[in-house]
Amino acid sequence: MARVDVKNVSLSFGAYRALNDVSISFADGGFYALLGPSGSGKTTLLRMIAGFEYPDEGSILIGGEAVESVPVDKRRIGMVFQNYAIFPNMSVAENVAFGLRVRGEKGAGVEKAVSDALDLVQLGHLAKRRPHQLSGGQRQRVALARAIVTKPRVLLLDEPLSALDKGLRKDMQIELKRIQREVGVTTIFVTHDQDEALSISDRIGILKDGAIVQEGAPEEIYDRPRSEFAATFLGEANIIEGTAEGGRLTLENGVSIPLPQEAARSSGHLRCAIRPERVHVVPGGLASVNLSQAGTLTGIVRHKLFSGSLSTYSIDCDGRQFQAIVPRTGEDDIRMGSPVEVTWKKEDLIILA
Ligand SMILES: Nc1ncnc2c1ncn2[C@@H]1O[C@H](COP(=O)(O)OP(=O)(O)OP(=O)(O)O)[C@@H](O)[C@H]1O
Repeated sequence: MARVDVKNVSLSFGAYRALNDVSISFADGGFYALLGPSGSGKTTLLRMIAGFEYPDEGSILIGGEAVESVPVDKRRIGMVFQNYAIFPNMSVAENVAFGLRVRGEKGAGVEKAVSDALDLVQLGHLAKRRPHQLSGGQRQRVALARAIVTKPRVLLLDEPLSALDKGLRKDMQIELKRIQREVGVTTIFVTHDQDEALSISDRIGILKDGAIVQEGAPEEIYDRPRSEFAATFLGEANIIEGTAEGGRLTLENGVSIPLPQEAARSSGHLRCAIRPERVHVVPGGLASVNLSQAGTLTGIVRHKLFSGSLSTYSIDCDGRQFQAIVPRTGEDDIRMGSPVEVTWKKEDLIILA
């Protein structure tokens, strides 16, 4: 196991800058998700850590040592990709043993390592099967067992679950997390699925246009996104903007709302976000809120999206669509086309860069 440090790394393909001065550290034993839209550079960063790409500038350190001159097969890295590439003509056990045999290992040691790895992914009973006799989830477990049997220092996973259907994918997320905990290997997981990143990882790095825009624990990024991009890429957000002065924000329509303590001294133009689940909807506009402690806008209910235990309302506040998530128990008096007030605690306003 080892930590990985990416230091000021840039890489261009021709005139296209795929990675732009990326710095991020992956702590020893941590489970990291790299999240970002298509083309943001996630796979390129992973391939660079693996040794398939070389930085034009900057360096990669594994276990504190620069690895520029270390080839792929000497970096002691395990990899699992979306198309898992397990060998169809070999049994499950032979597939898992492959990496050890390539290294010239033989005998009882190999058998023991293979059987331990298969037990870990709960496939011990299918050791003799061929890949075509396995489900997608089982094949993905074989790929995982094959990656960890060599006791890598770092495990790189590139969208390993994206070929699985939704139910199986959820099960495998839980499995993957369990396996990672048991093995304790530093793991870097590439995904473009926000929910997957939130539920699976200890920390998330968000990439946009080849740069890390924010890095932190899932709760930290969700509760304190620093930019509109991070706020809207990881979850839903209502964005409002206005002019700050004296601890309040005046919106374009003249409405004034209180700023949270951290922004009490801000002045000038500010952009802010509010999570829809932090917004309360008060039918009829009869909110008895303390206007120095809560933000309030008036609006008309336009749409409702019912999703079982919750409904998402879209409320038109002077032409601005505000989203509010309301639990089933609190929505009896919210009617389509009727006036409402939307309110939130001032601390729930997130200040964006
Ligand atoms: N070998 C290459 N030659 C030229 N351009 C490349 C090469 N590899 C990647 N790119 C470009 O670099 C950018 C980043 O690609 P990358 O695969 O890292 O993105 P990604 O975030 O993993 O996207 P996705 O989620 O679609 O897999 C893309 O615009 C891609 O077209």
